[in-house]
Amino acid sequence: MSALARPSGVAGLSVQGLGVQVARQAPPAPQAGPELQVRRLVVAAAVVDDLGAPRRLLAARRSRPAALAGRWELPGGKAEPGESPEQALHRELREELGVRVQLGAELPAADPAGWPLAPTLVMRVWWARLVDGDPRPLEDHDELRWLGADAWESVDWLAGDLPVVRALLAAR
Ligand SMILES: Nc1nc2c([nH]c(=O)n2[C@H]2C[C@H](O)[C@@H](COP(=O)(O)OP(=O)(O)OP(=O)(O)O)O2)c(=O)[nH]1
Repeated sequence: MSALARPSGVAGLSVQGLGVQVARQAPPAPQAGPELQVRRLVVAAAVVDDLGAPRRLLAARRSRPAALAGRWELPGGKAEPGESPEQALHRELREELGVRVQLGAELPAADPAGWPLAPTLVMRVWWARLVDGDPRPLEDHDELRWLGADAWESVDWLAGDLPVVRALLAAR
């Protein structure tokens, strides 16, 4: 393969429409180690019946992608550029469940950046309670379930959620 046809990296960059091609003389892209990886922020809510004395926790079963379908998670999603984490969480809960919530305290993680989910994903979690609407699985989920006081660990949580759920149990 010629340098001009390289599929990725600065050396193969082709700017379609501008007739610009940067090739051959460009240095290779640096290899990003884990410490250089940008982590995308996921925000999620531990929606409970009572912020002062939580008994029931709302769990959501993912319907997509296939690799995650059938596993349970806390409702939420990725923060978009320009949104604060809290704004992103309110938007995600409105879009995914059709509800408005009052946010409580954040569940502290060992890493201030949040709970690690994957090399490129980190999650911050807030306690929340419903203030408007009945939660419905409008996007990304095919079932919602209120877990009773003794049942917070009773569903097949995504792997990254297990430490989060245990921390919620310890903190409630
Ligand atoms: N919302 C949420 N996502 C979680 C949890 N645990 C966990 O591993 N994840 C993963 C699943 C996904 O890979 C990622 C969240 O992405 P998402 O698909 O919910 O985000 P999104 O609604 O913004 O959707 P998109 O823009 O990617 O289409 O984080 C969790 O408890 N809640």
